Amino acid sequence: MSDPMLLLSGVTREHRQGDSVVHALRGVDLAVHAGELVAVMGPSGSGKSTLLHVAGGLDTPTAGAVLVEGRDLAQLSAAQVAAVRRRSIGYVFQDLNLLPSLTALENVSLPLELDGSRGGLARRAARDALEEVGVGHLAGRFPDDMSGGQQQRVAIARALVGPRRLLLADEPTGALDSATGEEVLRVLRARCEAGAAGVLVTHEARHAAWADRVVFLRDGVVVDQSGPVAGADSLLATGGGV
Ligand SMILES: Nc1ncnc2c1ncn2[C@@H]1O[C@H](COP(=O)(O)OP(=O)(O)OP(=O)(O)O)[C@@H](O)[C@H]1O
Repeated sequence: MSDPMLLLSGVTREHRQGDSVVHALRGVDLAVHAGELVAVMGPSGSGKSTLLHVAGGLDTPTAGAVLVEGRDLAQLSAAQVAAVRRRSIGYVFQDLNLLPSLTALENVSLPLELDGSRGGLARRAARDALEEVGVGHLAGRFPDDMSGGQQQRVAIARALVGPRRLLLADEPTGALDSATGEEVLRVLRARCEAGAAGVLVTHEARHAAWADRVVFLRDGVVVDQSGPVAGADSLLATGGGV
C-alpha cells in the first residue's frame, strides 16, 4: 500500500494546568490513506479535537510525530507548515472561524488567493465549492446574515475548495438538519472516494457509518478501531458514553 496521507506515530499531547498535567492524547498511532474516510468518536474530553488539531498542524505534539503526505511537520518551518495547511489540508473547525467582514465567496476563495491563485480562478473554484454544498446562492452574503447551518456549509466549502488532499472535519454537521447533514457527509465521502483522505470527528454513530473505519478514543488513548456500522454501534453499546 502507498504511504499514508496522514500518519500519527506515538502522538502524545500534554497540557500543563498549574501543577497538574492533562493528557489530551497518549501515544496515538493512526494512518489514513488516500481514498479513506476515518471517523473518530469518543466521550467529551477524550481528545478528538486535539487529534484533529495536531493532524492539521494547528497544535504540536509533546511527543511523537505527525506526517502529512510523508512530510514530518516537526521538521518544517512555521512558514512551511502554513503552506502545507493552505495547499493540502481542508479543515472544518468546530466553531467555523469564518471571517465576518468577508462574503461567503471571499471566505472560500481566501485560502487559494493566499496561496497565490489568481483572483478569477480562485473565485471560480470557490463558487464551485459553494455549489457543491448547496449554498451557491449565498456567495455574496456575509456570515452574520446567514443561519448557523448556512455558515456551516460555507465553512465546509472553504475546506473543500481547491485540490485539498487531507480533509479534517470537527463535527461538521452540528448546525445542520439531518437531511442537509447527510448531504454534507455524502460530499465528504465522495471527495475521499475521488482520492482525498478524510478524518471526521463525530458524536453520532449514524454519521460514523459513512466512514470506512471508526477509531474510538477514551482519555486520549485509541481503545478500539473497527469497521463502520458494526463498529460504531457496538462501540456505543459497550459504553462509549457519547
Ligand atoms: N489548551 C488546553 N489547555 C488545557 N487543557 C486542554 C486544552 N485543550 C484541551 N485540553 C484538555 O484536553 C482534553 C481533550 O480535549 P479535546 O478538546 O481534545 O476533547 P474532545 O474529545 O474533542 O472533547 P469534545 O467532544 O467535548 O469537543 C480535555 O481534558 C481538555 O480539557
